[in-house]
Amino acid sequence: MTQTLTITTPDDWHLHLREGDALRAVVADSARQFKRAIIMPNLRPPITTVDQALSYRAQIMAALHEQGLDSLGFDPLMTLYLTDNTRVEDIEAIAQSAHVYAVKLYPAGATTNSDQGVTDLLGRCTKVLETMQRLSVPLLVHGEVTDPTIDVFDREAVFIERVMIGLRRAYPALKVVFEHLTTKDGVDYVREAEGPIGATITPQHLLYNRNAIFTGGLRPHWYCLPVLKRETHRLALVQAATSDNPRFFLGTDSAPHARHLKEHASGCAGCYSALHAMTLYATVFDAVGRLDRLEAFASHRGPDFYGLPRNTTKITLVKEPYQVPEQLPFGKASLVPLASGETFPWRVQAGV
Ligand SMILES: NC(=O)N[C@@H](CC(=O)O)C(=O)O
Ligand SMILES: [Zn+2]
Ligand SMILES: [Zn+2]
Repeated sequence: MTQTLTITTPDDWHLHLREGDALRAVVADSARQFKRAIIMPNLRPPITTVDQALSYRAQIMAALHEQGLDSLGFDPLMTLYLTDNTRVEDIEAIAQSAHVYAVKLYPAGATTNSDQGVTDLLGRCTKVLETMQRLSVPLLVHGEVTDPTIDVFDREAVFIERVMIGLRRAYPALKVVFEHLTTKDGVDYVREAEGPIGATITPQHLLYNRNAIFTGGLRPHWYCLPVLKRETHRLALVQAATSDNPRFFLGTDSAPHARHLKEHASGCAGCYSALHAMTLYATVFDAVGRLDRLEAFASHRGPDFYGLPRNTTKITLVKEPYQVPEQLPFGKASLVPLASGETFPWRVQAGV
C-alpha cells in the first residue's frame, strides 16, 4: 500500500511573490500547498507603508481570482520593509491593520532589492523598535552583516555577534524571527537565547550543502542568500527542524528570478521552491525517520509563534515519485525550480 501522510494544512512563513507577470506565474504554486504565507516586502520600490502593503495584497488576491483560485482561501500575511525612515505611525498602523503582521529588516545591501535597507539599526530605529516591542509586532531579520571584509560564509555568524545579541538585549520582549537560518551558530543561538525568538528554515538549506553550488561546474540555481554552508551546518539545521523545539518552523524563502538573470555573469540570489516545497521538506524529514514531526514544523509552530490560530483544513502527502519540471513559464521568461529534473519520493495529493 502506498504510504500517505495527512497533516494540518501548512503555512509558509517566508515567501517572495514578486509583482505583475512574475506574481501571476508563481502565486498558485504557494496557494495550492499553503493556507497562509508571510509575504516579503522587497519589491522595487519596497513596501514601506500599510497602504502599500494593502494594495500589494489586493494585487495578489486579484492574481488568484484571475486564475479561478479564490476557493483555495489563500491568505497573504503582509509585511513592511524597515528603512532608516520608518515612522512610529507606520508601526501603529500595522497594529490596527487586519492584514499586516510584521516588519522585515534587510541590512542595506545584504540581498536582492535591499539597497534601501537599514544602515544603523540600533542607532536610527530606536523609536520604531520600542513601538514594535510594545505593540507585539514581530521583527523578521535577514541576519547577515554586509561588511565586505567578512567572508561570505561567515556573515550570519558575525551578524549574531555584532547585531542580534545587542538588538535582543536592548529589546528583550521584541518578537524576532531569524529568517532562513543557515548555520550551526544560528541554530545554537536560537536554541539557547532567552525571550521570544523563532527561526525559519528553507528546503535548500536542509537538503544541500555548499558543494551543490559547484558540482560538475558552477550551478547558479543553487545560489541563494544566505549562501549554502558546509555539511556540519546542514546537519545542525536538519536536527533543529526535526527536533521538538517549537522555535524552528517552515519558511521556504522561495525567491523566483528569471532563468536568464540566474544564468548570468552576476546571477541573482534565490531558489524557486514554492512549486514543490512540501515534497522537499517531506523528503528531508523522511530521510531521518522523523515524518512524525513534519506537521509541527510545517503547520503548528509558525502560527503558535505569531499568535495566530492553526489551520483547520488538511493536506495529504503521498509517497510516490515526483519529478521536478526542468522549467516553468515566468511571464515572457522562464523559471528553473530548485533541483529541476530530479525525482523526490513524496508528492502532495492533487486536490486542485
Ligand atoms: N534569499 C535570496 O537569495 N533572495 C531573496 C532575498 C532574501 O530573502 O534574502 C530574493 O528576494 O530574491
Ligand atoms: Zn533574506
Ligand atoms: Zn527571502
